[in-house]
Amino acid sequence: MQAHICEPVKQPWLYSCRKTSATVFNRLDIDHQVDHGGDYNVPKLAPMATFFFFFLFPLLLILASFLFSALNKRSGTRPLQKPSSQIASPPSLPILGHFHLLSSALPKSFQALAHQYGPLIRLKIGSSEFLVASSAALAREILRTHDAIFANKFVFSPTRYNIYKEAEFVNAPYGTYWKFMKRLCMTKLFAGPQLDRFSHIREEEIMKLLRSLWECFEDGLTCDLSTKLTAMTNNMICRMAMSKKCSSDDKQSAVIRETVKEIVVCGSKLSFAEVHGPLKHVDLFGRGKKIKMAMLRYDSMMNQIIKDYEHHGRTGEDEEQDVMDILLDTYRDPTAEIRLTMDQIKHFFLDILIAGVDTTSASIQWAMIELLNRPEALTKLRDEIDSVVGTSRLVKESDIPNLPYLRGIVRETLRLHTSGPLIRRKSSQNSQIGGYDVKAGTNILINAYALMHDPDVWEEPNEFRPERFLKEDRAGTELKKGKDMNYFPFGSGRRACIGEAHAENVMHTAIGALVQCFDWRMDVGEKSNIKMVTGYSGAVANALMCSPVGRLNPMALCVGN
Ligand code: HEM
Repeated sequence: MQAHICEPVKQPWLYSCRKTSATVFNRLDIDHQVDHGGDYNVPKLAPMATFFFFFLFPLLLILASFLFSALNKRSGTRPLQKPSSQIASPPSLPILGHFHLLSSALPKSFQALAHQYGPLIRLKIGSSEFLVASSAALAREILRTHDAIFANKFVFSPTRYNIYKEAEFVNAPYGTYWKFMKRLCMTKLFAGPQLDRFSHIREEEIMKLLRSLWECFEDGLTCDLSTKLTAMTNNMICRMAMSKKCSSDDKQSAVIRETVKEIVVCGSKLSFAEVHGPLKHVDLFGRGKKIKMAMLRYDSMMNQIIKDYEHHGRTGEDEEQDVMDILLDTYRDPTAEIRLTMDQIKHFFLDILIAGVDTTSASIQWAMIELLNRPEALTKLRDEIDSVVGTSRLVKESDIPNLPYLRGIVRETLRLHTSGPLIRRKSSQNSQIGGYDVKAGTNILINAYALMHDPDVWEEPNEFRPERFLKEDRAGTELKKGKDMNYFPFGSGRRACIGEAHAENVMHTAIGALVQCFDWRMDVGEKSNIKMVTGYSGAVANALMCSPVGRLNPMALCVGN
């Protein structure tokens, strides 16, 4: 008697029966022997049984294997993944975890660890554990392939001092409120026609900056360009957000700035130990109390502003709507998909002020630092502006498509000195990254800084070379095709920045105008002093002190012709 020959293949539930018919036949044959007195050699089969054994059974078997393989594909059965405990992790200390391996410039520390331990590492700081991803392939998995699973953010800041509980937008869970607000931002608040309607605000604020720099020049003074640029980006957002209260005289915007700055500065002074570590539940240095006090001040200021808006009312349909008008209309609308709360509105303004003011200002500061250190790049940019725009009017937003070198400077600045170097995510369900199982609730940081400085993708990655983007600019889509996961200064996927279009408009026109109207001098000592700020942002650590030398008087130039 022939043995039953079935050998297991990869899927344990499917067996490849090489001699299926014969085996079945032999088995049935045994049954047959029982029935017919043990004749082993000549099986006698009825015509129906012949049909079943030779045609129907093999056919059913083939159909079954097709069905199995289709179900297999549908249920997304994957090859077995490695457990996350196998992800590389440097040696750690009790209580502190990996704290001792991190310097004050976190993106650089993570980059150095990735060189040593690979693109995916597991780190622990105090009680917080997170994964750091530092390759384009991993970034693509997290931000594109499984974007919906990783659309939550883990919170890397001291939320317990926030007086508006559960009202945040930037850190909001990926749910109904966040989706509603994101749609509002992308369709109404910071996009398309609304952004165009605000263009006069951007022009006026740039002109105000140029005027004050011209005064510095006439008085022969050195100026703090950092503070002036931050005042400009703050006024722009305050006026776009609350034009009826924040006018061009800057008073209300300056008060808002001071309060928000105090919240940000106190928050950034909190150490890891105070946010994630053993001091998490104790306000040892009183910084938490200061944050709360500043937030209460912000709250009463916003209450007054909202009261004034409601009292003032809208004068007519043609009246220019600002962000506050749109949000208050949504708040009052009984048919709105979501009933906004006042706390959500107040927190939204806080979010855009924190996310949009210093980031845009720091990016312009970095561009200026690079240009002041590279006179040949500054001359090349000025020649381009002079030949395209001329010397009788100021550079404006509609010139941007005709100024490829200026665009190269902006792109290169955002690559080399990104103000969002670490992208935060949290998995909402069990998933996989880089062949490892990742449980729901895992905290993830994507080191955008490392990807934008990857020597395999960017030649001389630490050098400022705007030219590297000129070829791609001409080719149009090359960057998107090849390097998209090595270049995302505004993040990527569902949680990407809402202010990209605004920030890019401001960066191009402000840098263009600063170079068009002035020559610049900076102390040699200043150059070597320039560092990244501590923590996880990529801002400039020290104020940019420099002397503007007048070239074209901005007040004598026409705007907009
Ligand atoms: C050069 C300037 C700017 C840079 C480099 C920048 C960068 C970023 C980055 C990297 C993120 C995280 C994206 C992600 O997680 O995938 C982000 C998010 C965000 N940014 Fe910006 N940003 C800038 C300006 C602005 C401005 C002007 C605004 C407001 C008008 C703004 C508002 C926001 C908001 C609200 C989010 C959170 C979006 C969400 O969670 O859905 N940003 N930004």
